[in-house]
Amino acid sequence: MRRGIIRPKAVIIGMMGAGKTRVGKEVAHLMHLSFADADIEIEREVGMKIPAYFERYGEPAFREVEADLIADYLEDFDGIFSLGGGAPMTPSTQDALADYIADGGRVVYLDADPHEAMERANRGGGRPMLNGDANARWRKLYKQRDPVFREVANVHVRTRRQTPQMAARKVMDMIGERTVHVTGSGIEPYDVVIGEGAMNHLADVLGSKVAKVALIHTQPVQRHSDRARTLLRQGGYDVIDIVVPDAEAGKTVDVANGVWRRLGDEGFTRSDAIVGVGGGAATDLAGFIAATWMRGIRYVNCPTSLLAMVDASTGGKTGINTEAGKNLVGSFYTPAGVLADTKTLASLPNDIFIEGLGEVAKSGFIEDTEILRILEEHADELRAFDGATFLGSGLEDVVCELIERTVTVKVHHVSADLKEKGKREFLNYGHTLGHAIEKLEHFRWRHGNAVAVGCVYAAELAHQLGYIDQELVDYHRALLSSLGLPISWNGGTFDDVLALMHKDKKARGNKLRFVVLDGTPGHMIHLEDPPADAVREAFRRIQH
Ligand SMILES: NC(=O)c1ccc[n+]([C@@H]2O[C@H](COP(=O)([O-])OP(=O)(O)OC[C@H]3O[C@@H](n4cnc5c(N)ncnc54)[C@H](O)[C@@H]3O)[C@@H](O)[C@H]2O)c1
Ligand SMILES: Nc1ncnc2c1ncn2[C@@H]1O[C@H](COP(=O)(O)OP(=O)(O)O)[C@@H](O)[C@H]1O
Ligand SMILES: O=C(O)C1=C[C@@H](OP(=O)(O)O)[C@@H](O)[C@H](O)C1
Repeated sequence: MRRGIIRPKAVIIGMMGAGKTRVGKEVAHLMHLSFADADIEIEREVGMKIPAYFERYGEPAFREVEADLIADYLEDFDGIFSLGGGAPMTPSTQDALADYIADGGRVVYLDADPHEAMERANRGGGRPMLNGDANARWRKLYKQRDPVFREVANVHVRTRRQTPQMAARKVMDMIGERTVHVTGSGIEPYDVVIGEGAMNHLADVLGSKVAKVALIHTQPVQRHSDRARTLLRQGGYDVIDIVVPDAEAGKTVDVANGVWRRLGDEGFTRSDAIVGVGGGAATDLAGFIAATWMRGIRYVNCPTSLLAMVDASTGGKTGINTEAGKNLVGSFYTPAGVLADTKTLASLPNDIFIEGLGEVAKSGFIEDTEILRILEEHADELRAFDGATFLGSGLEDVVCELIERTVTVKVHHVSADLKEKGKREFLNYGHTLGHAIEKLEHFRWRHGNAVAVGCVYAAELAHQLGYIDQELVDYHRALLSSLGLPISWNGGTFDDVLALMHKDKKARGNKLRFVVLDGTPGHMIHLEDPPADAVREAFRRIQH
């Protein structure tokens, strides 16, 4: 927010009868904020009712008064601010709203069902723009205004058969969201939306050209895929339900084959889409199916685990496992959108939340040290994560901040290097040993836990070679263990580990390659072919 300016929490626009006033008041009540209705404030300023003002001075004069008042409120009001139906059609108001959005503001297009809005708009009369055949006028204005509202708003809330309270809660969820925009070479731009109710964006992201949607999900997230299915059907899509085996069991060619067969039976074409709901394994599979069906169809990820939200669902790595190992078959294929709906975390088990913190901490080490500070400050609450009490708690804001920051770190690397030729390899901090541990533990160890030990190993290796001091190595152990993450491992021999590290995708020929810190967190380097004794000694130091 620009200094010295007080901005509204949200501005509501929409057609007459959409509920801008009624729902706006409800949102303000729910959020303990003040409410202002531009029309009411204008009548107060000009000392007469709007129909009378229209009658006496005409619409152009009214729009001028309206634009001036809106410009003032956009810089000196901190509550929920509802505009009159025609206000966003005025160019100067469009400019003021764009400035407000650029300053972090939320312009909400309350897009009510036209029949419902028309019926409400006709209640009580007093709308000069509807003189004559009210419904015909309403439809004509809707045709003119809907495209402009979609352009002007940055939050699009559809309401249909919803009470003011239901509509208000949906608005509240969507104005509290965080969005990370993903773009870069080889990437069709998309957004990662983070917050309660992010799934509400499904229809927006899929668009109107999609007819059929294959909903790929796993049994443990049934309650969340049920919500996705309802939203898809409300959006008018024909939903094909595909339940796949949970976790790694779902990332196999046999499962993929079964899904391909189903898509064929259902007559899926390139204009149809995939929606993946679940942890990282489910979103990896869903992305792989989308990447391969007819050489690529649209897909949206709805991650439901912390690790999937902060890592797996974004960046375009899709894939399945083979006998030879994890993620060895796949494609770089980016989604049309990622909807990280934090409501889904309400059912996430504590141990699976904690393993996701492994990738969050990694992102703090490689780039964003504010992540490390937040983790330190909230370690006890994070370690005690309980989905049952998570939503609406103070921890939810902390977790949303961590998700946004961690996704941002990943996006910085993916945007610059989609196919992992250089910078993106820094996201693999801790993974060289981490993947070896997962393999030797027959994938009984969770990914984030293995990565945590791998980060300690990478720090020890960097210290052996003089890149970082002991204090930073100790900091790795202290932070990761405070989050409930493992910092040592004793499940295999050095020779077993060495053989697997030589198979890591960062290895080149017979030479090992690592990514390590150089000096302080946020400064990464590639470490090519380190001395064998340092590789061995660092391993010794992570064994408990
Ligand atoms: N594509 C990438 O860039 C990328 C990055 C990191 C990890 N991954 C992949 O992601 C996978 C790890 O992801 P993960 O840690 O989410 O594991 P996962 O998908 O196996 O999910 C872990 C468990 O938690 C359950 N679960 C997930 N969300 C839940 C919820 N909201 N409520 C209740 N249960 C829930 C799942 O059903 C599963 O049983 C691995 O296969 C890894 O290779 C991919
Ligand atoms: N979701 C809703 N459900 C039922 N009635 C509604 C809803 N939203 C608004 N209304 C009613 O419809 C009428 C018009 O609502 P209002 O908020 O004035 O619309 P707008 O400000 O968008 O023109 C009012 O009587 C209001 O109480
Ligand atoms: O998108 C990426 O670049 C990453 C993919 C995964 O690693 P792998 O590619 O080694 O599976 C993930 O664990 C890592 O955090 C970052």
